[in-house]
Amino acid sequence: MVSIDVWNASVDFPIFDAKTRSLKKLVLGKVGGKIGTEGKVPIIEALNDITLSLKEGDRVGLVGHNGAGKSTLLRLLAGIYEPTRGSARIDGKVAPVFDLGVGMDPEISGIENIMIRGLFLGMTRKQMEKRVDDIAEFTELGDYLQMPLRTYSTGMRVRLALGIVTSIDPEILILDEGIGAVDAAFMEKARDRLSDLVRRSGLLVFANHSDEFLAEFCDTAIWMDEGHIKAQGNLREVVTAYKGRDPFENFSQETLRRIGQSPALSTNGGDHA
Ligand SMILES: Nc1ncnc2c1ncn2[C@@H]1O[C@H](COP(=O)(O)OP(=O)(O)OP(=O)(O)O)[C@@H](O)[C@H]1O
Repeated sequence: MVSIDVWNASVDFPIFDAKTRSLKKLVLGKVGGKIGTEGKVPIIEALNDITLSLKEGDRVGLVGHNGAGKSTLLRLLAGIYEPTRGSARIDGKVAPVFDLGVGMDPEISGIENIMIRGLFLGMTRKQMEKRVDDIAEFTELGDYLQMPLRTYSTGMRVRLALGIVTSIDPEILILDEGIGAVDAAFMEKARDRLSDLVRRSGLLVFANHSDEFLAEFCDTAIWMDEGHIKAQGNLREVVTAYKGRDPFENFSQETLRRIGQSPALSTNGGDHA
């Protein structure tokens, strides 16, 4: 069974090259983590006392302002960061997709990159060999797939990366913003593949600002604020609290039904933490 449990976890980043004196003078802005300056080395408290429990079938959207701790939380949930305090337990193989370009080698061909990136995302060589044709067709890159990646345009790289990422069978899928930042026309083509990917995933955590993406792929949400979980629960209620308005208000009845949201937002509150 796939699951992630986090108990009272904090993640600090010590900033060894910062000047404590000037940091002490710093007036904190609206965005960013908390900067502690008590010790000799200033520390950014990116996550503070996080406790959460995710299980198979969960589809969690992660929202919050810049610097609220979303990416740090995703890295903690992926096992990339160890908590500075507290603990985390991850049961299942994690496919972390933080940046579509990560794990790609510019010197090898598109086809070779398909294999390497697939292995990096937890697939076996055999599994990837079976999917190469399908990925190649989706990317529409044709003979370019035999050429080194460095000869590709940015858009071509994105096509390849998206083709690979959407071909895997993840137990735990951790998606950061980047996936939505592709050309709209191509995204339309990738949408079905992305939906299938999410359906195949045991557990999804997805940081995104797009209401459409959140609505399509998630049913619950976590709102991060200054390294804390400010709210957690029903997607629509948490996103409404975060944005100060109901972002799904103007979605058609049909869309709302499809994504499992009721046409009118209930006002009796969710299970906010
Ligand atoms: N490697 C790092 N070293 C130092 N500070 C960091 C590091 N990574 C993140 N931080 C700090 O931790 C806090 C949380 O950052 P994080 O990237 O998790 O936020 P975020 O919610 O993903 O932001 P955004 O929406 O802007 O991507 C910020 O104050 C940031 O400056």
